[in-house]
Amino acid sequence: MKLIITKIKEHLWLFLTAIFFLTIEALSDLLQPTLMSHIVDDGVKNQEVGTVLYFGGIMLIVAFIGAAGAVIRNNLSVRTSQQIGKELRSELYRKIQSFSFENIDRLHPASLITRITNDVTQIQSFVNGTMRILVKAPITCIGAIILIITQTPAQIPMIVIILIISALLIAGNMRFGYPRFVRLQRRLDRLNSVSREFLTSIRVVKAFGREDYETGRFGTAAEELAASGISATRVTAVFGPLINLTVNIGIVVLLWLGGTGGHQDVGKLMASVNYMTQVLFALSMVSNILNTMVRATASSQRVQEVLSEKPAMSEPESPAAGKPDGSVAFEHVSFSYSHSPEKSLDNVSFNLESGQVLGVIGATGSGKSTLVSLIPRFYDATDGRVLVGGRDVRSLKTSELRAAIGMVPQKSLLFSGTIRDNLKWGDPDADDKALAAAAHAACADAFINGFSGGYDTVLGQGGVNLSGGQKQRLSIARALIRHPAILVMDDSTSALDATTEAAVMSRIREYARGTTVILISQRIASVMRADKILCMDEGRVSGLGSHETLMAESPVYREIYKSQIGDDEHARR
Ligand SMILES: Nc1ncnc2c1ncn2[C@@H]1O[C@H](COP(=O)(O)OP(=O)(O)OP(=O)(O)O)[C@@H](O)[C@H]1O
Repeated sequence: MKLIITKIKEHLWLFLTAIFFLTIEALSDLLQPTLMSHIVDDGVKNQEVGTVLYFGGIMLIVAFIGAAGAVIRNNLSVRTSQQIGKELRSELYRKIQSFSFENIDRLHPASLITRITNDVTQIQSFVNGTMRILVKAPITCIGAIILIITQTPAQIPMIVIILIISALLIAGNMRFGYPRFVRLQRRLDRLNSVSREFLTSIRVVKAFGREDYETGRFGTAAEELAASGISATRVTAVFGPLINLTVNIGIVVLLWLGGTGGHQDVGKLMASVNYMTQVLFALSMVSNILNTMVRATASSQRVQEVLSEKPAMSEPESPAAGKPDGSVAFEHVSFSYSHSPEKSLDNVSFNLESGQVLGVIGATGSGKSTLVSLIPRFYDATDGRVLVGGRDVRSLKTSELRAAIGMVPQKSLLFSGTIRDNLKWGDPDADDKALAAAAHAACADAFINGFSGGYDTVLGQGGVNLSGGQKQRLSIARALIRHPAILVMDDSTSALDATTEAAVMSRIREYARGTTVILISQRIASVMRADKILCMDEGRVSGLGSHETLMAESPVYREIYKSQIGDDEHARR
């Protein structure tokens, strides 16, 4: 709630102006029954047409003023709630941009999407509802009750009873509704997460014929969401009509007391009934808006959780000056993912001079990707130090550190847009010549020029209209175009045949002379000619040195060699 109040405070003037017009609207609603009672009791009863016309005219004017107030208030409330929604979404987006991978792993991407979309929408509807109803309802309620009491004082005990019962019902509604709405939001997260996973892996799902399994998973998530929705709305469905029933009984009692008490002023009795109806509407509106408040409170907590999440990595207070060169060193580095007890890296040490090529090899899960993700500070080492350009990465400004690194991730991530747009992610200022040079170095120029649209060929989301090898080559070109001091290639030639891979590597050496290259590969042939080879085994370094040194000293490396190339090849070398 604190978040919503803060947001309303930021738009206090708009909010107060809306409330001013809302008050006009409420007062006009309140005046109508009294004016009507004058028409009946003073005009119709005494057969005075002039009085009927006089009060009828005033009723019309008041109705017009009320309608004008409602139109202006509606506009203001929609504007304010949309504005608040837009601001919250931008703040969330900015905050998420500042997160490290550790924050994102903790909060889960699917949940972050729900928070930016659904949770903010809940807050928006509450702000809109508050400006439309929550303030009007008490004005109408209190005003109508005062008018009933002054016009028919005998009704005071009954009104007190109705109010007490209604207040208890509203409190019950909140008490039982809140936890259910919180659960509902969580289930929505789950559904989003399942749909997202399915849609991003649809090819694998189809390839393995797992449609039924995925449909089952989605069905369970959808069923759980529906069950939560039913459980939450059941509370509203019970309490809402109970409040209506209470006030309706009040109206019946009022009519009964008026009828049996020999009420002389029919107009006043009609006005009292009208006011009771207004109280009924106001109370059911309050109970509705309180339901929205319950959902908005749960949502604002979830939004607040993101906004107050401390980025797991901090920027140095006085960052080291100057661009780092391409040297890289790991000093006794250990690392565990925050939600995992296992060490993914254990006491890793090596150093690499600027311009050297490091090949990294090891079994799947041995920590190769984790190792390179510490260089651009996607994560911080749990123990030990990672140095780039001779300086601890934590002492460098993250934007400068990352500007010095060209990452080619294991999974080629391309964006919807043209090939040119995608390459320009590497350097927004790159001209056509620079794009062509980088594409040539990545052996991507031939297939790009083969497309009728060339560099303006439009790619679908994730580059769906490209082959795996084409995507990898575009990812490489995108990293090369930055002219990075350090180029990290995380198994990013795995979809290329051996000849193309060799051509790519030789062109990269040509294009990126002086660049430090860290090349992760499952294929020993890809790393064999590197200046140094780091052989990883279960998070530890099992060998470091040239191919010959490792063949002599590292049993793990020798085993990989044997399994991929065989003994004879080695003998021939
Ligand atoms: N985001 C993560 N959260 C928790 N554990 C993780 C995460 N990413 C990787 N791990 C774990 O860290 C260890 C090392 O994984 P990593 O991806 O670095 O291995 P790898 O050698 O690159 O594997 P591959 O060759 O299959 O890509 C594995 O045990 C893995 O389960």
